Amino acid sequence: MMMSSSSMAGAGGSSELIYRGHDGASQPVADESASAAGSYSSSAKPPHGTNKAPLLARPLRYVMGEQRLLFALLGMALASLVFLLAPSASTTSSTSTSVAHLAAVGLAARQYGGRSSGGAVSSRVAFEAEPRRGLLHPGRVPLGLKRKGLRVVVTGGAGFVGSHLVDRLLARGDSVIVVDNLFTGRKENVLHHAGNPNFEMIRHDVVEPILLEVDQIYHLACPASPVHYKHNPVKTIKTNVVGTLNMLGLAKRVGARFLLTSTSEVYGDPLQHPQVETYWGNVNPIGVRSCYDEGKRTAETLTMDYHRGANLEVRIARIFNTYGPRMCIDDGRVVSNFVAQVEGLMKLMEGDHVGPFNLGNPGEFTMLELAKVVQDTIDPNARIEFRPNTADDPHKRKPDISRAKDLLGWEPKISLKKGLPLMVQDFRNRIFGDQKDANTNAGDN
Ligand SMILES: O=c1ccn([C@@H]2O[C@H](COP(=O)(O)OP(=O)(O)O[C@H]3OC[C@@H](O)[C@H](O)[C@H]3O)[C@@H](O)[C@H]2O)c(=O)[nH]1
Repeated sequence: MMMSSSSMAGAGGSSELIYRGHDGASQPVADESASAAGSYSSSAKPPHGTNKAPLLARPLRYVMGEQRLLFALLGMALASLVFLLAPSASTTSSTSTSVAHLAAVGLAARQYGGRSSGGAVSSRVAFEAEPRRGLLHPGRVPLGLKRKGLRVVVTGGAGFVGSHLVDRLLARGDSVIVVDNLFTGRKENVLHHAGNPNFEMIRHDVVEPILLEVDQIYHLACPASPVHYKHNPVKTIKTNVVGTLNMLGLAKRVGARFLLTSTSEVYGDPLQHPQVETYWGNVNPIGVRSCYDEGKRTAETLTMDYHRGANLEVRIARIFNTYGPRMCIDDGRVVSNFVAQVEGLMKLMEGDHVGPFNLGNPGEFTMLELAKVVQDTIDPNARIEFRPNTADDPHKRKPDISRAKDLLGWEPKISLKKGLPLMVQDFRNRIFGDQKDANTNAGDN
């Protein structure tokens, strides 16, 4: 007996584990003799004052230890049970149920939260618990259950397309952080959300890294009009490459889904008409538009490499020319689509398909036809001038949107004749301060 207890004590910490696995009146004696030998696990040494009655104190502590373990196991089992039954539980749950539910979520956070640290993990896992309970698509919510708001970053969210997207995301209950350096974007485009606790705006250039704990990233930050992207071509391509790398890195780090707004410009001056997504394009790599065209092509490459190499959930949209309220007054792009694009972007983000998807209006018109619609809408006396095209400007482009129709259930709904007056009204508001607020049209499609 003495021999065996000494050899247990010699095993140090593991001896405690061996001891706890046993039941029997003889164990305290063995323990005591081990203690007398001074070789029992140091963590099992009694605290000050308890060594007066070692024969009673130690077994008592072990019994208490067993009890605590039992209580802990019971608590965990109870919490897990509540966690599993929570979706079917009554909505008028008592406080104790809520506490148990929180405990269960906290437990899940500890079990699955290996990626990062602290409270961020808990909240992230709390959100991720939803799909495990049957909500496979964050955007689709079973009848009767309130949709859980997502934390979404929109880079370029103070811009034309981005700000309409922000409107829609906030309207459906998401928390939105706009990251924008205000190069072409305007605070006024998102000012109506000031004071909304779900809205934040960070003046930040995406070429610098940023760390935010979010569920989705819509990456739009980039000057999109030739007048703007040709202004500083090196900065344009840097924004596309370094900026996209930074946002992909962020998505990877926090496990967010990433959506890139690419462009029809990746098709360059296309040799195939209309353009399907499988067409690789015809782009001049060294021209004055290359900073944007090649920049976006590289951004697509990076996005797909992160998808394949780092298992990142990604989406790619190729936006064709878009117009509407809040467009820069000096934008200068020849336009064909209203901001229905925003709905397409959201469908793409929430759906199961990576893309790329063409998002644009397949309705074709010549420049002369467009000029006449503008004349009819704005000023019948406006003079039409003919000038040579700018370098590398594509001769004609038309999206094939079959893929978006089939897989996203998306197509544009507003004709040029209907949509143009909406933009004209917005321009009038901004130039002449007309009363009618064009923001009310935001996101209509
Ligand atoms: O370096 C930059 C450049 C631009 N931006 C911001 O990005 C936003 C771009 O918005 P714009 O209004 O100029 O352009 P759009 O909204 O039309 O472009 C959008 O659709 C076409 C896509 O190719 C673009 O990536 C997308 O932003 C602006 O708010 C601008 O300030 C940055 O945050 N960082």
